[in-house]
Amino acid sequence: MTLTPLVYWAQRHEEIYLRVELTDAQNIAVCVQENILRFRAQGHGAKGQNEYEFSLEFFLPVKPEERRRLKASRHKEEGFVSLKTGYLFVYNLVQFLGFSWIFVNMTVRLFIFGKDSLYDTFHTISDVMFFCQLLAAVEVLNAAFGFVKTGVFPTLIQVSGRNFIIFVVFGSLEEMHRQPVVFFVFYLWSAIEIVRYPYYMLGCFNTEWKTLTWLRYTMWIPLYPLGVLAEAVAVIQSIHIFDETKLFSIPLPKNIGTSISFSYILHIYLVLMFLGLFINVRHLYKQRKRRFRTKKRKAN
Ligand SMILES: CCCCCCCCCCCCC[C@@H](O)CC(=O)SCCNC(=O)CCNC(=O)[C@H](O)C(C)(C)COP(=O)(O)OP(=O)(O)OC[C@H]1O[C@@H](n2cnc3c(N)ncnc32)[C@H](O)[C@@H]1OP(=O)(O)O
Repeated sequence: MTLTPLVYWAQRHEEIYLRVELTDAQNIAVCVQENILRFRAQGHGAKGQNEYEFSLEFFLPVKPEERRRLKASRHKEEGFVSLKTGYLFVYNLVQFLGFSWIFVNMTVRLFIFGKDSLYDTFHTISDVMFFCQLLAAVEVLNAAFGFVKTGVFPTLIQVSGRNFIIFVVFGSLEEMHRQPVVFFVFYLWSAIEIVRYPYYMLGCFNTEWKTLTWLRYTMWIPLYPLGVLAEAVAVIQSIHIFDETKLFSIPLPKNIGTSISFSYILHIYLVLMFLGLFINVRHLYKQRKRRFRTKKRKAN
């Protein structure tokens, strides 16, 4: 059965503007013959990911020079789409390899060294984790420039939250390096990422693997609260170390007092964390509903 996308029409004296309601449209074929415009493309429309087409008959034939202009702008757009897809694919692949290395390494070490492996996670894993999490800042830009269909704020919360933990709480305090909590935080982060990035990689080619999709939109349900809990434990454990070492404390003029401890910031951060958890869980819940609702409609 042929599916027709929603098409919006606007008109000036000699120009017609058509807006076709499809996202991530690929293999776009538009042609104008005399007074008939034909459109065909694959993309995400009212009936989910599908092939859509329509044709429109105009009152008079379209001028030949306008037909040529239409072709040129289409080629430019297709070039941009394939560049964007290539860039996203490589980005997701690098992250997938990084997080897989982390996850496999930690699992193997857990089997070989048992409980002892919990104490040296930071020394064995942190370099790769630093790299992956720094690189993840790119995801905020991807969202901001509209390269991916996601909100900037949930991504910003996710990336800045994790980077605060890894660079400030773990990175700056040697006393934290040998804490078992590092293991739990890194393991929970990497467990979701080895599913999320391959899901995006397939998405770059408009392909999906149902089990992977289900895992991507379900695993966060236990993992996200557990991840936030592990991060909160790490913050709480670091509070007395920041107090004792006075690291990052803000010096005050002598007549007021000595300094403001960084632990005050950590207390505020703990509150922000649960606010961030609420915002992102709500976001992920909406994404899950949207994803499975579209699938159900498609199946009908
Ligand atoms: C302003 C300063 C604020 C400071 C706040 C401080 C508070 C900090 C609190 C932070 C708490 C963080 C805790 C956290 O660290 C704990 C854990 O992570 S525990 C482990 C479990 N975690 C998770 O499950 C979360 C994993 N992360 C995510 O899912 C994302 O980062 C998130 C932004 C939360 C949601 O992702 P997104 O909105 O992108 O959802 P979708 O996957 O559905 O994507 C939407 C569509 O966009 C396409 N997309 C997205 N990214 C890409 C990409 N890289 N390449 C290709 N395509 C991409 C995707 O395919 C979707 O399209 P479609 O619907 O067509 O499939």
